[in-house]
Amino acid sequence: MAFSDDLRAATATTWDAAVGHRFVDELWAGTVDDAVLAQYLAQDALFLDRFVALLGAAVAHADRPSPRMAVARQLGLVAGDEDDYFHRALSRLGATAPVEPLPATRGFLELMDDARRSAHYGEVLAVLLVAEWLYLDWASRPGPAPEDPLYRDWIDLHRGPAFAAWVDLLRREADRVAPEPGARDRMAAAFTRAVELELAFFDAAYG
Ligand SMILES: Cc1ncc(CO)c(N)n1
Repeated sequence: MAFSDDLRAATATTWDAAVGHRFVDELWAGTVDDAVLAQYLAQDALFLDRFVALLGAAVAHADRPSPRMAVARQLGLVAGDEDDYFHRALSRLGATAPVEPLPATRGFLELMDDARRSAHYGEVLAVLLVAEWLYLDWASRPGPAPEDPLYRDWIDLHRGPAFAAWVDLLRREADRVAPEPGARDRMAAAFTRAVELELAFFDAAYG
């Protein structure tokens, strides 16, 4: 089994609890309470800022030109289409005021700051991989998405062939660099922490 498969298998209980979370069920049903969705998206806007910085670290520390360009391309989408979604969604929900990070968000910001400052490509990849793969997983449920763009666009940002190819690239990169000396342990620790934080992040939307 590839290193990424091992990590996912080792975190399966928490991973599955996140992917099967009440928030995801309600997202697919188009029935998330507006206050819950506003809380989630306002916190995720804080997440997104540091996520862009983390993608920048992957651009800076990639050890080969081809993955560097692929990450840079994705960074452009996050800073473009995804950021646009946040502006639309938060203004529709009337949630444009600045917010303080909740504990799960703070945990994520710290994890991303640590990975970025480590300047260790493998550790950066491990956090990116969880954030994107776990989102691909919940967003790839079969069945129709709600028609309301508030829901549909958020789902569409995390599914489809292009997003799946991006996750695949992160997996291949993580598997490629894991055998480097000392990489496995720090990648496993970052991956495991990120999965825990994904679950806590969904919980936190319900206050
Ligand atoms: C908390 C969280 N994890 C992952 C993603 C997708 O990268 C996101 N937008 N927010």
